[in-house]
Amino acid sequence: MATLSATQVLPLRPVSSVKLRRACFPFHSRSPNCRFFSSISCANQALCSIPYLSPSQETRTLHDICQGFVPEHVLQRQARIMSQLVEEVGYVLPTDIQRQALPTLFSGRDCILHAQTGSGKTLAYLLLIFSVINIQRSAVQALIVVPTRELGMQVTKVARMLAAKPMESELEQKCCTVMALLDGGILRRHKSWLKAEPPTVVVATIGSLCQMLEKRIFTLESMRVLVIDEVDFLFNSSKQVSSLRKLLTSYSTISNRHTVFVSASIPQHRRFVHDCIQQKWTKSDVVHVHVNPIEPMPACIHHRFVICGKNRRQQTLLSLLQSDAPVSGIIFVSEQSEKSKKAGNAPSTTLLIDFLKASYTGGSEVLLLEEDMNFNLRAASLSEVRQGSGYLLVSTDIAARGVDLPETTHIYNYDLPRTAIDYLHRAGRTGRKPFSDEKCTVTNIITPEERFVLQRYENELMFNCEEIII
Ligand SMILES: Nc1ncnc2c1ncn2[C@@H]1O[C@H](COP(=O)(O)OP(=O)(O)OP(=O)(O)O)[C@@H](O)[C@H]1O
Repeated sequence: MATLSATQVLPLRPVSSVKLRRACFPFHSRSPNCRFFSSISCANQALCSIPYLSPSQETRTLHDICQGFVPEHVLQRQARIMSQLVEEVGYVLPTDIQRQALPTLFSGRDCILHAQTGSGKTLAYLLLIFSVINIQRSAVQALIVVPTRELGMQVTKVARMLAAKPMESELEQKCCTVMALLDGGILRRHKSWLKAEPPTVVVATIGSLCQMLEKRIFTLESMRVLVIDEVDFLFNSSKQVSSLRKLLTSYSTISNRHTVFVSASIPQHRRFVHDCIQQKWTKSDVVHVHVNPIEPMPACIHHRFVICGKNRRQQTLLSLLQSDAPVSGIIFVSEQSEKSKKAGNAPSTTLLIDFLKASYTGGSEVLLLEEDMNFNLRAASLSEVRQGSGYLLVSTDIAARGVDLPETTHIYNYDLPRTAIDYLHRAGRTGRKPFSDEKCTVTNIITPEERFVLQRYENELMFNCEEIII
């Protein structure tokens, strides 16, 4: 496949120094006129430009962009999946990241996909995978690494929907197989299956994957696409970073694979691009596709805060729930500290669930999701959430990354997140319908002392939080 330069991917306009500064330092300046600008940076040319999109590019469908790259039956299936979300049957519009990134991905360049939460990054990299794999070959050809079992199950489900057997007339054709190798659920039959008939696509958490690779249950010799989802989280995780580095440099090499890094947050992204090249995690012509750099969070989210004393938080939350009456919402609570565990205290999640079950009379079912639950209970909670007609999910940050519950309209930060990046991902569990104008809210319950922390997040992420009095 021909290699295109970033300037060929999209026609570019010269950038003024102000725009250049905004695109490079997205957290420091803001102009409402720049909402829809994106940047494509080509690392080795130190290029950072604002693409000009002609009207004809704006109206291209996903089918138009993918035709000739992705098999027709996958495109039809994708159209049918998406048509459940957008009413139009058959032709679906791409989201900004899909429109910007797919031509670059199909050109064969390594890519860093950097776009808001809920912007459709998953479909972008899955379409790349389906454009590259050869289903006649029995080998692992694509690997998607995710940080949690929950996200892994979600990605596997979408990949399987796209990969499902082609139309009846083509039933005799082999179909693409997708295997999930996720912490907490690898069975003996997974190992035999991997040895006997390797799947085409593997979705894995890094711990389980490296165990399999170390035991030589399978190899990555035939891998053509490597996707690292939530890449900043994985590089930041002391438990996962050394395995990730090993995967990138020892278990496979950049020349044989197409590498794609994905996240809604890549702090110091220019430094990260530099590291990718220096450390040989990607080829030197890696492209950074950064959509909407000056607005890191979806515009449909309304941010609010309410100040109360620490011992009034449960009552405050209850009053908020009674006045908002959310059909589907997530309440984020901090993980219990080791010190509190040792002291034998009950976790805040349990205390809050008990309180809500006793006092909240809204129609939605109250469910719990946290690290300390066993994997089956975690899966059961999420599947109840997905099947039910409304939910109130009390969760730790385990649900903050990647989890896609598009019906969620309300987020409550019962405890303030530890960093601005955590705020961005928690808030991003709402506003996940790319073409919808539905207003969603994030409400922070804070103490007077925490007001300045929230103010810092507002500055870093460039949003305004409105005070409400209840
Ligand atoms: N072209 C499209 N048209 C309509 N809906 C879409 C389109 N692409 C993706 N979606 C839907 O948008 C939602 C969010 O997509 P996805 O989970 O890929 O977001 P993301 O960018 O990976 O977010 P995060 O950074 O939070 O992981 C999903 O419900 C998905 O089905």
